[in-house]
Amino acid sequence: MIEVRYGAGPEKIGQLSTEELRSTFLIENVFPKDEARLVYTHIDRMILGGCSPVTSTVEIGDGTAIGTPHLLSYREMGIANLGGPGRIEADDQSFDLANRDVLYVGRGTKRLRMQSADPNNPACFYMTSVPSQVDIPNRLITKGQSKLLELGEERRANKRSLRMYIHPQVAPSALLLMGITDLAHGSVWNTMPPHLHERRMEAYVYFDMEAEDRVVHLMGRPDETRHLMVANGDAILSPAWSIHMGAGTGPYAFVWSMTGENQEYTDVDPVPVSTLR
Ligand SMILES: O=C(O)C(=O)C[C@H](O)C(=O)CO
Ligand SMILES: [Zn+2]
Repeated sequence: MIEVRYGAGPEKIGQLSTEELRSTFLIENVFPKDEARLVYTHIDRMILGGCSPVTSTVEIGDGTAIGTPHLLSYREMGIANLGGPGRIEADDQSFDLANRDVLYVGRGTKRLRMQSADPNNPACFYMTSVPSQVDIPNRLITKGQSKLLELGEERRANKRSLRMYIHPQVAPSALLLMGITDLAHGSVWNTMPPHLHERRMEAYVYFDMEAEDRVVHLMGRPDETRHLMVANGDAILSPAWSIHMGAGTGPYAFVWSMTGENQEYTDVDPVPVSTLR
């Protein structure tokens, strides 16, 4: 089973009700217990999803829903562990992932089996996958191996640590980029200043939030913004025409994934906050 989201163009944004906006751009509860949830978006054909294997092993790999022998027959995937220690078996290879480790899974992998080391502290696997036409070996990228960027300012409440995992300078891929951003204690704003990247789409999943907190995620064209109220474990889809930024009512972190024409992280057009409407 795979859900399909068709996305919407920028001209639609002013006409969507809250529920329509949410069902188009928000994916709630990405981490079901003991089963995988996968969503296929026609925004650059990214597949994203997750699972929290608590008492049983979760297996994915069948490609029936997308018309290929296996899910990754013509795709690559990044899997971030956002929970306790876990193991991923990719065909005959086995990888142990600690919290905030990421596994790159190359095209052609037939079967992925995901499990937790301890049901009392389950792993939480977040996956994003995009089409690929090259064979790149599977590879574990630990938090320590990621490329760290310290961003923002405490006085602007947007201090944060951005870690690049699937990125040309860290671990190569065909067209997937993936990283994790952690907000500093007391900071609330992510992705400041906001930006657009005409040549790439992006997806965020917010995690490490308390149940009662929300991230007020801002999206839309800079001259016509909308907001999505986002809970722990919810993902948002950001088409190339949309800004993506947010502020939390409590601590949070997020995984960002991108695909499109290039892997140039700096190929962005910053949008001055003062111009947002
Ligand atoms: O806090 C940030 O800034 C981000 O994490 C930004 C994302 O990485 C992004 O939007 C990349 O285009
Ligand atoms: Zn971005």
